Order: sequence, then structure tokens, then C-alpha cells
Amino acid sequence: MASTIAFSPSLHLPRPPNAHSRLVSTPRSRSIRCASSNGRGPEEPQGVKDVERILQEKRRAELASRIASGEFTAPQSRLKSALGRLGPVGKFLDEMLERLAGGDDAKRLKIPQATGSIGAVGGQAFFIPLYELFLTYGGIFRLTFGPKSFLIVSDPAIAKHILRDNALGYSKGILAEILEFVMGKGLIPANYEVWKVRRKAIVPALHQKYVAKMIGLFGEASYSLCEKLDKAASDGEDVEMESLFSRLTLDIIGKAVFNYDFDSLTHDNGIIEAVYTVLREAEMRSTSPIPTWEIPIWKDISPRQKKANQALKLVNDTLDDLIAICKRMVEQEELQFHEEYVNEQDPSILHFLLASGDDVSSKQLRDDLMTLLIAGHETSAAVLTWTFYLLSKEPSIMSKLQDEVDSVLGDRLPTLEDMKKLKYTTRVINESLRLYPQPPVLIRRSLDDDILGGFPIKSGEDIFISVWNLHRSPKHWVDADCFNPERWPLDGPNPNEINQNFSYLPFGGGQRKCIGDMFATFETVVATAMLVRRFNFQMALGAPPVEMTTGATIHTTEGLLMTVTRRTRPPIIPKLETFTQIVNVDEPVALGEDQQGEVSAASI
Ligand code: HEM
Repeated sequence: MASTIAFSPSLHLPRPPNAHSRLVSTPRSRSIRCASSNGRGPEEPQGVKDVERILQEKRRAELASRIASGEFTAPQSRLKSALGRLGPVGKFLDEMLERLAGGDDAKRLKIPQATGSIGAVGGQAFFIPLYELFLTYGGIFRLTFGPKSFLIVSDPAIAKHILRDNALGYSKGILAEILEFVMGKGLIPANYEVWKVRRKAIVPALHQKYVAKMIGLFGEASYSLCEKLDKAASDGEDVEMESLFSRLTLDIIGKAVFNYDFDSLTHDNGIIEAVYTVLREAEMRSTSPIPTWEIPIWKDISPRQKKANQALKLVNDTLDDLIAICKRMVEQEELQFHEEYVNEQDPSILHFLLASGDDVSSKQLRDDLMTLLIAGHETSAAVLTWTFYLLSKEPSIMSKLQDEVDSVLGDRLPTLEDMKKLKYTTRVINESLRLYPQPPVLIRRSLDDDILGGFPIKSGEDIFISVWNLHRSPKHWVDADCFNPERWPLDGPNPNEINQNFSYLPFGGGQRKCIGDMFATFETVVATAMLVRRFNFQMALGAPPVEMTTGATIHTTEGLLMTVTRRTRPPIIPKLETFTQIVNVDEPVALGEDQQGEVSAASI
């Protein structure tokens, strides 16, 4: 039976875009603004920052005083407390007594203990109080609330041990139980035996030629989003960007994985609604304290369960149809399969798998497709959401980013070659992933007894590796809470878990590392570049405060409501003419000779 927990630590469980009622709505005041500014001017972002900082400090102070009051600290025996007061002699006697008491159980108690109801801390996302507890209790501690107990890991060496050095000693635990209903035996929840076979089959599908082809897809889909924003900019409407990013990445992943055009940026239909119903159900299951979906009779009569089951059936049937269509295509094809095989009409992962002769049941194939759909959808959407939020607060970083994009891309759609040149854009994404890792926590369960950070642990321990804590640890990062893409040198290697020795884990590490890391990096780089090239983004006046909430990925509580304005280019310095012009990016530009012949993305 799936054990659930009162907060949501699961991976890749998205919240649907229509959780926000607005797609493009709130007409904003039509007062004239300085279109060349990237933010609202220096004062306002600073004001917003100050309020956020004060709120954050207030929460921290509250939690710190609760920690200090002993609320989270497991009670010690009176004898133990008395020995603690006796200094080194007392410590020695304490250790002797524990040894005499014998066994691993006594030693297990040595893992720092925190108890209490972390859910009660100010309605925050659960990983935030875990950060304060980490600062108090260290890189590994046990958190007990109610009958449940978890080990919280925030130490890079312990994370490396669990994810890489002793990966076979750990399963996906709770995560696999929760996701089974939607992903079946897909890669994320799969046990080792299934995972080994499926990972070997699927990874080759994401070869370089495929990824290069996908860059075209990222560009086209981002271009559709630009069109939508263009209209909003003309109509003077503010836009809720989180839901738009969710739609953008849904459209991309549908085409990329099984060649299905959801086209959710331009319309809604039954299948899109069904996908989001299924995803919402998965998220609800990961946050519900009681697994109502397992209660006999109730699970058959609950309207929500019925709706979720119908939606799941519709999505599964659609996937079965897509598999059947693709099988027929492959049968009719004059196949010349090779390592970098891509079908021009249908470059999807599904086509690659079928063409490769992958010997797999339709059910397993469907589980794989569903897993890729979920894994690759809301993660990328969340990265874009938080990147634009961070950029809106730092106009100087936005300016530098726009300068790079202007000089590398001009008006072209991005290519694989451009990915090497968009170095600062990539650093912006690297840094956004550091501050807002998706998911913020990785979940494991020990399959055997093991030793973590010097502490013996038993098999069956549920473990949360807090990527949030690792990425913001004051031990490893200077100004850990600051958005500073410059911390990653432009001429240095792309930061990853290996060169950062597991203190940076944006895509996990070890054998279960994300298979879509390059896909996702290019996708978010392309989308960011295409959007900032054409528009300036700022928080809308009167927008709700941007707070975090816990899903598998980090969501905003009330959306990311932004004002989008068309960018104007800096004045073109005339060579012969005597006038200076401000040119709108979307209006025909009087090109100098050296610029003639460039294709404008707006004309594609
Ligand atoms: C920015 C976007 C993304 C982020 C931040 C991300 C992050 C991650 C992380 C941290 C893991 C490791 C989970 C764990 O160890 O428990 C993971 C696994 C995985 N990701 Fe991603 N991911 C992203 C995009 C994608 C995309 C686009 C795809 C597919 C095309 C994908 C497919 C997968 C799969 C299949 C796994 C499971 C791998 C395995 O267990 O062997 N991800 N992802």
C-alpha cells in the first residue's frame, strides 16, 4: 500500500497550468511605461526584495526560536542529560553506557534527532523548514513526526554515497509507490531489474542528432509563445507566465516523445484536460495525508476518483493509438536503422524505440512514454518560471543576457551551434537551477543496512536528499541565496554534480541521473533566449507576492503575473544619415549592408 505523507516530496509531479484561473487576463493600466527598462526601475524591485527578505527573516526567526525551545529535539533521558553536563568525562561514560546497552539500535540514536510537526511552520513549502533544521542539526538528521521517521541528508559526501557509490543499496521507496498508478514500471519508479533494461533501451534515443532536431522544435514552440505574448503586449494585458510555461513545455514534450501535437498554447481540448487531471491526481496523492484512493468502495464512488480514472483511461488509450500508428509507420518504412537514426517526419523517441526493434510489451512502452511526458514537462516549466522571476528582480542580469542573445542570435531561430555560444544564457539557467532545484528533494529508501556519514542505518529507512539544502548550503556557496550567474565562469566547464563534487545536483547523480539533462538545458536556454530577445518582463503592478508551494517541482502559490512589453533596440548609429531611430524589434528594420539577408524569426 502506498504510504503517504503530509507534504509532497515526490518527483516530477506537476501542477496543471489551469490550476491558475487566468491564462492571459488582467488588463493592466495603460499608462505609458519606459519600454527600454527591464524592471520597474531600481526602487520598486528593491522594495519588493526588502519585503521578501523581511518575511523570510521573520519566518527564520520563528523557526529558530522553535528549534531553540527544544520543540524539534527528541527528549533525552535524565541520565543522558546529566552526563551531558559533565563534559568529556560525562561523554565518555555516556558512550560506554550506550555500548553496554548494546547493538545498532543504541548507536542509531546518535543521528541527530528532530521531532515535531514541520507542516505547522507557517504554511510554507516543506523543504524550507528543512533548511533551518539542517543549519541546526547538520548534514544528516532524523526527522520524526507522528509515527513517521525520515533521514534528511544535506551533505554532498553522503548524497554521493547514496546516489552513486552505493546506488544499488537504495530504491525509490515512497516515490515509486505513489507514482505506480500513473507511470507503472516507467524509468522513474522502476525497480532495478526493469530499470536496467529500459534505461539501456531509452538513453540511445536521446542522441546528438535527435537533440539538434529538437532545438528546431524548441524554437518553433517558443515562437508560438512569443506570438501570444505579442498579442498580450498589444492589448495591454498582464500574463500569468507559470501556466504559459507549463503549456509551452507540454507542447514540446508531446512532439518530442510521441509526436503528438497538444497545441495547448493555442487551444484546450479533452486530451489536454485529461493529461492535467491525471497529473493533478498524481500530485494530490503525493500530498494527501490519507490514501483515500485505496479505500474500498470509496475509490469506486468518489467523483474525483472516477474523473481521474476516466482521464487516465483516455490518456492511456491515446498513447496506445499513438504506439499503433507509429508501429504502422515503421513497418512501411525502408528502415536503415543506425546509432543516430532520426525519422524526418517523426523524430520522436517513440519512433526511435520502435525502429530500433526494442522488444517490449505495449504496456511497458506506454509506461515509458507516460514517464517521459511527466518527467520532461513540469520540471522544465518550473525552471522557466523561476528563471523569469529571478530575472525580473535583477535588471542588470537581464540586460547582460539580452546583450548576449542579441549578438549571438540576431533575429535567427537558435541552432545547435548557438548552444555553445549562448554561454551567459546557460549560466543563468545553471544558477536558476541552483536556487530553485526541480525537484527540491530526492527520495530513496535503504534496501540494506548501511553507514551514512559515520552513522549506521537500518534497511527500510526513508531518506530525503535535500537538493535545496545542498544548493544553498553556506558551507559550499558564497552568498548562497543570491542570484549570481557570474559565479560560474563563462570559460569554465558546465557545472554538474561531478565537477561540483555533489554539492550541485540539478539533474541528480549516479545511475538514476536524469536522461533529459541536455534536452532540458537546451530547451530552457532556447525559450529564455527567444523570449528575452523580443520582450521585457517585469512583475505586474499589484501582482500577488511570489511565494513557493510544494509539488514535485516548486510552484508559485498564486502564479507569476507579469507585464510584458516589446523591446526596443538601442538607437542605430547612422553611418551617413543624420537621424537616430528607436526601432521596434517587430517592425521592419532598415538594415545596414552587413545585416542584409538575416532571416527574421518573426517572419518564419
Ligand atoms: C529542467 C528540466 C529537468 C530537471 C530539472 C530534471 C531533473 C531530474 C532529476 C533531479 C532526476 C533524478 C531523480 C532521482 O534521482 O530520483 C531526473 C530523472 C529523470 N528525468 Fe529529468 N529533469 C528534467 C527534464 C527531463 C526531461 C526533458 C526528460 C525526458 C526527455 C527527463 C527524464 C527523466 C527520467 C526518465 C528520469 C529517471 C532516470 C532514471 O531513473 O534512470 N527529465 N530528472
